[in-house]
Amino acid sequence: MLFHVRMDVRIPVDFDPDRADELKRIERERAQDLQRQGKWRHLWRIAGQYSNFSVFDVSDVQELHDIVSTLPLFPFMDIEVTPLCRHPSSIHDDDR
Ligand SMILES: O=C(O)C[C@H]1C=CC(=O)O1
Repeated sequence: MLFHVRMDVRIPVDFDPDRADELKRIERERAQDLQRQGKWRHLWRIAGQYSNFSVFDVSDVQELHDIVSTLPLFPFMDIEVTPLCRHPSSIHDDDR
């Protein structure tokens, strides 16, 4: 199943900067590992914001929840999930 996910990262201004950098480093490793596994299919920065648009390819909504809720930056994210299904006019065979 494909899910469009918007993540808005909101780290408090008084949060320890070294700890924030460490969380971002671990988050990057996790995000890249999930991309290599094919589960995090797209990752786009929203221009001008500390936010991303992502597409996840997972077996069900429980797997999506398990992934996003264990991301290191999850405590600092607002997350919006939109389920996707195949568009009848799509020419891409992997849109499912
Ligand atoms: O930077 C972000 O958008 C938040 C998060 C998502 C992937 C990653 O490396 O960090």
